[in-house]
Amino acid sequence: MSKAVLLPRAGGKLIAQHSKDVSINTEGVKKLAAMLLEKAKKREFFIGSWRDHTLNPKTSDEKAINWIFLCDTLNFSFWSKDENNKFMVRYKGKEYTGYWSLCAAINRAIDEGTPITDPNYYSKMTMDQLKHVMRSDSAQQMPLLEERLCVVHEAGKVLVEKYNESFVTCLKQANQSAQDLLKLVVRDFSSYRDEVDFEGQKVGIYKRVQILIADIWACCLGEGLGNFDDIDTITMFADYRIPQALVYFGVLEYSDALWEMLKSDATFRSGDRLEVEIRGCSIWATELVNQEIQDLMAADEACGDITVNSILIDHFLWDYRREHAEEMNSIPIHKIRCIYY
Ligand SMILES: Nc1nc2c(c(CN[C@H]3C=C[C@H](O)[C@@H]3O)cn2[C@@H]2O[C@H](COP(=O)(O)O)[C@@H](O)[C@H]2O)c(=O)[nH]1
Repeated sequence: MSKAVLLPRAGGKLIAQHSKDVSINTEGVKKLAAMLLEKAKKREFFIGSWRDHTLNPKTSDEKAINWIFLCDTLNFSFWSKDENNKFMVRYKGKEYTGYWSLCAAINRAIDEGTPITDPNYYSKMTMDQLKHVMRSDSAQQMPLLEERLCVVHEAGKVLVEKYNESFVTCLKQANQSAQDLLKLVVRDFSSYRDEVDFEGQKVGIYKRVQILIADIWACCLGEGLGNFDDIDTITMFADYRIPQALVYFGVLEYSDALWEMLKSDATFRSGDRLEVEIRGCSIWATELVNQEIQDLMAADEACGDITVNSILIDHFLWDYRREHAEEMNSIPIHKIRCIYY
């Protein structure tokens, strides 16, 4: 009988309680929460911010849902060994790197008439076709192309054979439950099974499946296909950028040994204790920030109809990190090659 898997929130709490090289600073949590609440009051971050991004879909239809599913199936490992030589896609006159280079490559393929979001196409895609879609406008090509071909083959095959060629079928089966959708995706799409062992306990970090659900929710403005009764149970998405922001804001603190390892540009192995502590503490720290904001809002009637949850806090921190890359990049990321984030 397989051991029960702890979901991200409970798993993040367990990891934070036993973490040795990563700690959460309560003062930092309070300060960040106060700052975010002020920004939320000025609507500097809210569910609509997602659509503000040029490359994101602007509709809430089946086309948008299948675009998001393909994008989040491939949403991992964009970092380069050499920060000055990154995979880059030039699209409509603008240069995109990192996560946005993936979106630009997908949109470029759509403009060129490639049915890239059709699971009948990507379930049988050849490596040459993938290389053409992901062709770079810099000297660096997209990392992990072999792994990317495998994950789209699997995802496409499952959608065609089990879900009527559309992720909308999965959505409808989940019946507006984010947690049921999470379980369905982790059960049927193995590349989303982002699970770690921590002190004898299996923990689902589940970064890509949670960002998939959150992107659908945000794209649909929480309505129609994106209407989930339990969306607030989704945690932040444990990638390699939010830890940078949490350290920057004094919420996460690293041991000297971990700092040394990060500064030495070492490559971590997926499942390493240090990696798990960074990811798990990021989840729990964001939950604590969210809880602090909820407590502040409960005591402040001016907060009326403001919605804040871990998803919106994550999106704000991720966008903020990008807008302040210069300052933030003084905080090293943990480098891992894997298909989970
Ligand atoms: N925690 C978290 N991780 C996120 C995202 C996104 C894209 N979402 C944005 C799109 C619309 C919304 O407004 C979101 O702002 C990508 N990633 C991860 O980041 C890493 C790449 O980073 P960089 O090198 O800077 O491109 C990589 O692991 C990728 O998987 C997020 O939102 N949260």
